[in-house]
Amino acid sequence: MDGGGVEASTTAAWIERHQQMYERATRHPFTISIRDGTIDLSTFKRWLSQDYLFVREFVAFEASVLLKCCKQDSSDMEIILGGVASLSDELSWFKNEAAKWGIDLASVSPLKSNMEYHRFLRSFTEPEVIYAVAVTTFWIIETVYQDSFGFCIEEGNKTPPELLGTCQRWGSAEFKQYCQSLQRIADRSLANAPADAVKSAEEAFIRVLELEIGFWEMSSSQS
Ligand SMILES: Cc1ncc(CN)c(N)n1
Repeated sequence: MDGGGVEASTTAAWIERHQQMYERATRHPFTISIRDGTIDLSTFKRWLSQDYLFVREFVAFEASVLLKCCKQDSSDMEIILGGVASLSDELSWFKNEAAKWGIDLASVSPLKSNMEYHRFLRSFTEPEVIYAVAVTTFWIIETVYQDSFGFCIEEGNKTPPELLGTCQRWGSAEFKQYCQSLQRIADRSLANAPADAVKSAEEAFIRVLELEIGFWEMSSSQS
C-alpha cells in the first residue's frame, strides 16, 4: 500500500467494474466465429494483415515500457524483457502465416481503427507517462488476446484446424502465465502509485477495451 489507497487486486476489480465492456472485447463476434467454426476466412486474413502492422507498432510500445521499468530499477525487468524478446518470433510467425494465406504484407496499410490504436500506443513513449500506467496498459492489451483466443481452444470449440495455431499462440497456458505475471506487476505498481496515476491507468484500461473492440470490428467489416 500506497499513495492511492489501492487494494492488492485493483486490476481484477476493474475487470468486474467494467465487465460489460470487458466481455465485448473478449467475446467479440469475430473470435466467437473462430470458436464456432463459422469465421469468414477473408475477415481472418484482414485481421492477420492488420495485426502484423499492430505488432510492429507494439514493439516500440513494449520497448518504452521496458525503458520505464529499467529507470526505476525494478525487479520486473526480466518478465518485460522476455515479452520484448518474444516479439521477434512473433513477427516471423506473422510472416509465415501470411505466406501460408497468400497475403503480401508489404502491400498492407493500416485501417482507421488500427491507426487509432497506433496513436494511443505512441502516446506511452512520452517520459511523463509513469511506469504504473504503462505496465497496466501493457497487461490489459495482452490479456484481451489471451482471454479471447483462450476461449477459442476451450472445451467444446469447433475452431477450424488451420486456425488452431493462431489460437494457441495467445491462448496457451504459457501465455496465460505470462499475463498473470504482468497482472501481478500491474497490481503492485498501482498499489504504490499516486491516486491520479491510478485514475489514469483505469482510463487507459477502458480505452484499451474500446480499441480492442474497434480492432475486431475493423477486422470483421473493414471500417
Ligand atoms: C490488437 C492487438 N491487441 C493485442 C495483441 C497482443 N499482443 C495483439 N497482437 N493485437
